[in-house]
Amino acid sequence: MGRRAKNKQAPPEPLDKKEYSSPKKLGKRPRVKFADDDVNSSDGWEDVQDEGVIGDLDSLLGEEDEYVFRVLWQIIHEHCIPSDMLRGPIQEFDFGSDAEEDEPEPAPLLRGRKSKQSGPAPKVVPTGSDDSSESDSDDDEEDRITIANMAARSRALDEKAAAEAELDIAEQQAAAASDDEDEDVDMEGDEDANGDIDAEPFRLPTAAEREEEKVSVPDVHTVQRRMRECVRVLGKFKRLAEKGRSRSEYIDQLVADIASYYGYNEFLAEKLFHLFPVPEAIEFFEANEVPRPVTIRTNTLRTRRRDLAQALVNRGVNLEPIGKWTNVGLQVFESSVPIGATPEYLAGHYMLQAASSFLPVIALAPQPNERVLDMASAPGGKTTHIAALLQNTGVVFANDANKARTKSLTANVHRLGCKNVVVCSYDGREFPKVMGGFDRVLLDAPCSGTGVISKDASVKINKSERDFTLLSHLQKQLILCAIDSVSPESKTGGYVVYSTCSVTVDENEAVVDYALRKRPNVKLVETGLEFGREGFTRFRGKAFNPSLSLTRRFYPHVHNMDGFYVAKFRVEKRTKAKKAPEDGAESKVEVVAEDGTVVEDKQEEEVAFDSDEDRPYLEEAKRRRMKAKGLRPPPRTKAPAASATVKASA
Ligand SMILES: C[S@@+](CC[C@H](N)C(=O)[O-])C[C@H]1O[C@@H](n2cnc3c(N)ncnc32)[C@H](O)[C@@H]1O
Repeated sequence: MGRRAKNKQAPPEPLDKKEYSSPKKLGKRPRVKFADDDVNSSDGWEDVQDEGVIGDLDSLLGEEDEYVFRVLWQIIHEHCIPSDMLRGPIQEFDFGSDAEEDEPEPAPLLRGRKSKQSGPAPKVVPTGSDDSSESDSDDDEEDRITIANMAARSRALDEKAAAEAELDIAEQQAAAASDDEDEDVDMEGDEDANGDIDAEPFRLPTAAEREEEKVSVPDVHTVQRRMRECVRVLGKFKRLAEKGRSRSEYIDQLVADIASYYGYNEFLAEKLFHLFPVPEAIEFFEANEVPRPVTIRTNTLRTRRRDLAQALVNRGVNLEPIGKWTNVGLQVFESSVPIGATPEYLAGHYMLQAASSFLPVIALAPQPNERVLDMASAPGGKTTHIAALLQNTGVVFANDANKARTKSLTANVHRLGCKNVVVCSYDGREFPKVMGGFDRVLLDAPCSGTGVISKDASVKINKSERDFTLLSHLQKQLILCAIDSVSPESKTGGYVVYSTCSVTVDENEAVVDYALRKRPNVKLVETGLEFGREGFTRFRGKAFNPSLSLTRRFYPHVHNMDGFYVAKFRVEKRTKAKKAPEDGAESKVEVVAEDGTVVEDKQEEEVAFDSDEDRPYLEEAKRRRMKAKGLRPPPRTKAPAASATVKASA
């Protein structure tokens, strides 16, 4: 156990490769240096061919610095949901941001990142103001990266990375061939040369022992060892399991230990655990303990990436382009100035933005002169990106239900010089009544934030089953409204992108699958993102539309990004033919999708939601809302209400 995510915003692997890295590669960070005179060369920045990885930044960071960085980073980055949001009226929900900034907040003085593993002895990357540069000067000459030599060095490093990746694959294959299913488990001396356990044999605690442990404080080493052992046994169950003990007993113990070791409630630990094969689940939980790389997005309305990079390098910031998949992203490794308060920041030359947040906008691919709706937009990381891609043409309606949050949205819109943005504050479920006919709609939905646990550890303990039910319900309502707000007749568009910074299936595939069932005039299309895991088409007994494989999942331990999900829909025309009602029969509307599929839709033009299963929760929420307003709520109903359909605008 004990892996870390690479902190280099790694170039993603193609889909057909195994997508999580081997343990020994985790935790590496590149060291980047720019000499001021070198930066004057403009080569290599606008269309980055490849990204230089120089040295190992791990070795450069002191523990204290890493801690300071982590704390500061958490201060400037909120995630999607404050803990109490599910308990208030829907319109008053404050889901927070998904790792984008609000106002220029206390800015981080970037020095390093926290890491649970010890690395090589710390070195210091010289910056303009850093005296320690002298001692390294000889090496520096050799290692010095200039804009001019960057392309060649990057190529060499790419080749090295490719060779390492091949080695990893070979190692994995060798491990598989030798039937060593436990390659991911570091036994740390528990095994002898034959691979047999030479320490005391592992025994799963009995039910009574587990109960006993619940009231005492479990010893961390015992828990650690037990996790390793459970993973090992689950990998070779027939051979290693104790007689009479079932697989689910080992899983229960492992989940309980994960919960106590990493500090999750058991419900969430179990929910997240089941997303992955057993050893990979540990990697996921481990990656949530490590901060993601600090990244910024160049605002192309104000500057070019190479000019921004040069300006920041001149201020003592060590950075490099993020990856081939974006030509606006920069990863910041170290800075002697607060990165959220530089003159360039204040002048709107960049947005402090998690790399994962670029993805939905890349998938949306807005075209100049289009009308775009950003349905849940505060604090505006994606809105301002959309505005930039539109090159300040067309119009972006930046909506957010939380009025207070539209202040930071407006501030960002102004700071970044977006002139094509209209800020508004409606409940997203009021669209398309408020306005429709958009060329594209982005629904970056309010979510549980299970993808951004490294930024907000409170998610580990404050999410319950009920929260996921309510969120999924809201997301399903919003997605139908997003779809209905798009004009299928758009000449250039006709797309909806749905995204969350959560990794749970309830908030992602289940929502998208629901939309496909409820709106036969939409279909999933390629996101255009060149990496990311395929969305689930089956999950724990549930089967989703096979086209869900077109959606994309992003994980901290695989992509060294926040956990994220992106789906892209194409909206087609709906043709309606009213059936003549038979005597006394209800009037029905036939919806005919372009491919000729006929579907009955009783709900006609209303955006409606089939909420049988959620009815008790909704009723409770309504009761609480009334109580909060000083009104007496109606008595609780026992039997299901006659009409369980909740109108979206209700
Ligand atoms: C994930 S955050 C959006 C982050 C934003 N897209 C960005 O890139 O900066 C989700 C947002 O949804 C908003 N929200 C919550 N419920 C909503 C609703 N019913 N309608 C519209 N917005 C809602 C929250 O206030 C929150 O700002």
